[in-house]
Amino acid sequence: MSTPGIVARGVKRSFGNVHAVRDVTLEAREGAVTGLVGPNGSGKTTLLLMLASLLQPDEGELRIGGIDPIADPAGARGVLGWMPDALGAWQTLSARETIVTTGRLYDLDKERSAARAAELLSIVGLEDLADAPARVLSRGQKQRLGLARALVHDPQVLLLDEPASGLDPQARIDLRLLLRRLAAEGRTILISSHILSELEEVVDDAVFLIAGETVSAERVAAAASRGRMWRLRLADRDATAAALPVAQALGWDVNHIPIERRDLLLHFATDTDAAAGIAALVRAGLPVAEFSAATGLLEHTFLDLEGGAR
Ligand SMILES: Nc1ncnc2c1ncn2[C@@H]1O[C@H](COP(=O)(O)OP(=O)(O)OP(=O)(O)O)[C@@H](O)[C@H]1O
Repeated sequence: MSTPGIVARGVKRSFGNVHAVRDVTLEAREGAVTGLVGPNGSGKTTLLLMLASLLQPDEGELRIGGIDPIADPAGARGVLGWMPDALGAWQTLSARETIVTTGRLYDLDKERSAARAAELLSIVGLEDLADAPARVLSRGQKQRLGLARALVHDPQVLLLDEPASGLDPQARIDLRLLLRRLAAEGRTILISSHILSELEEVVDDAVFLIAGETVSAERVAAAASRGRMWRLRLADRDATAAALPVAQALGWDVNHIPIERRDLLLHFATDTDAAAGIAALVRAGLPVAEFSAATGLLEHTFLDLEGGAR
């Protein structure tokens, strides 16, 4: 277990008879963003708290940048940045003071803390509110402050619990770019989110957590490769008029092609079948204006796994 990045093996944690984390084994690589995906109550926050050295596991082994957060919580906190899902802000401190104080808690000297606060306020776009008390910040602004706080000591490993929640579209794009940059610099990032379309665009790898257990790579691969819906729109007619010629070109029963608003929904068993399908439509002379997977791969895999777990 000397691998850098994040490692968990056979981790369990219960609260009385609630088995929040039943059996978690995962690795998150250095230089990559790993998504932690799971339904409400599946144990994501409990797992992140253990990784952040803030909660003891009942069983199992953890490593953060090679450090055991159970045996050496102070060492682990030195290398990790933790952003909780809701910022427990110091209400009367300003955003700047919050970052400076956090920096001081991480043993940065006064000048370094002040310089880091200025830099981070700019990175997260809070310069205009730098000297306002944290209690006046909106939810999204508090999220940004939480991110700045997590980054103050320039950690090698980042644990982010729902960082995009409450952020407006521009702030989400900024967050995505920032995470990609931090990963490109060699950091390890583990991020939980419910917004799968957001995760889809930022993660390199994904870990699925269902009912407190990580799902095996084989099950994930099987779920990912299961057939899915594709959205089709023709350039020259609406979905109702498109249904029959599309069914004919594919050799399908028109009654088995659902219509959703402007689009036809086509079910293909594999990506190869989908590719053959679009080739058949084009060969039939149909003007295909849009052909895209109706759900992203993460969302599709998640829904399939969750459906299987019920
Ligand atoms: N301190 C606690 N005491 C008792 N039960 C807890 C405690 N913390 C978490 N739980 C329970 O453990 C389970 C997992 O909770 P956790 O917050 O880890 O899930 P989550 O995946 O983060 O959920 P969400 O997506 O809704 O944030 C839930 O059933 C929750 O009620």
